[in-house]
Amino acid sequence: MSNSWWEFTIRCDPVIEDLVFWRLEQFGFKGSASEIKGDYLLLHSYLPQDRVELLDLAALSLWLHQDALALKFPLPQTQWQLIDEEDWASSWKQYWEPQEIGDRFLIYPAWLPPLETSERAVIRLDPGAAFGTGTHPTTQLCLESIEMRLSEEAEELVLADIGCGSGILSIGAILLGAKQVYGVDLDPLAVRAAINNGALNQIDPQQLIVQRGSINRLTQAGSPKFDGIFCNILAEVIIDLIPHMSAIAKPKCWGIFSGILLDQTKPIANTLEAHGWVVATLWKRGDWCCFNARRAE
Ligand SMILES: C[S@@+](CC[C@H](N)C(=O)[O-])C[C@H]1O[C@@H](n2cnc3c(N)ncnc32)[C@H](O)[C@@H]1O
Repeated sequence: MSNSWWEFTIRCDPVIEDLVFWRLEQFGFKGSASEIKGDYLLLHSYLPQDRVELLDLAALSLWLHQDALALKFPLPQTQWQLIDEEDWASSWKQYWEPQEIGDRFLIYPAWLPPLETSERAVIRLDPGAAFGTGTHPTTQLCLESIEMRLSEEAEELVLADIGCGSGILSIGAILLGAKQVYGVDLDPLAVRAAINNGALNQIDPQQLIVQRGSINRLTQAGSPKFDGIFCNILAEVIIDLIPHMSAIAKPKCWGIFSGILLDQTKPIANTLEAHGWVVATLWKRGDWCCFNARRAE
C-alpha cells in the first residue's frame, strides 16, 4: 500500500490523557484526536507508515501499559491498523471540531463551510500530518500567552515560531496583528502544512515565512532580530535551543516556551536564567506548563 498511515487507537482513562499524548508525541505521532465516550477516552493518532516499524508500535503499546500501571490506572487498550491516505484524511477529520481557545481564538477545521462572521480571530486549519490542532494543552497555553502578549501595539512585532508544526501559533499571532512571523520546523510535512495553512487564512507569504530547519535558519544572514519567540517543543529540545536564542533576540525580546511537563520546570528555569532570560509567569494545564519569559535588562 503506498502513502499509507498507521492509525493507532487507544482506549484509556481520561485522567491519563496528557501522559498518553506525551508518549505519542515522543514517539513521533503528529495528528491526534480524542473524544470522551462515557467514562473512557478514545484517542486516535496517525503516523506515516514509512516512519515506523510494526515492532515499534508493539513497544509503544507496552510503554503505555507501563505508564498506566505505574500510576495505578486501568491498562489502556490499544490497536493499530494501516489505512491509506484517503481514509486517513477522513478518519482524522471526523473527530475534530471547532474549538474556542482563550478569549480571542477560534480554531476552525478547513473542511467546514467558512464562517460568515465571528467575534473571534478564526484560525482555519488543515494540519495534515503536522502537530498543532489546538486540542493539546501545550498549544492552548501558547495561544493564550500570545493573546496576552499581543493585546496592544502588535503591529510592529516580528516574531519567531520555532517548531511551527501546522503554523497554528504563527497564524494566531498574525491574526492578532503581528507584523511578521518566521516559522521553522525540522519536519518537511509540518513546513508544507504551515505554508498551506497560511494561504488558507489568506496570509501574505511575506508575512508568514516558513522554512525547514531549526533555530540555525534564523541566525543566517538576512534574518531579522525578533521581538518575541515562541517555541512549543519538548523540554529536552528547548533546553538545547535556549543558548542559541540570544543570537536572534532583540534586547527586550519576550519568549513563550511550552511543551514542558510540570516536573521539568526546574531545568528549564535554570537554563533560561543562565542565558539572560527572566521568567515572568508559569501557566499550567493538566501535567503541562508554559513559561512566559523576557530578556534580562
Ligand atoms: C509540539 S509540536 C508544536 C506545533 C505547534 N507549534 C503547536 O504549538 O501546536 C513541535 C514541533 O516542533 C518540531 N521540532 C522538533 N524539534 C525541533 C527542533 N529542534 N527545531 C525545530 N523544530 C523542531 C516538530 O517537528 C513539531 O512539528
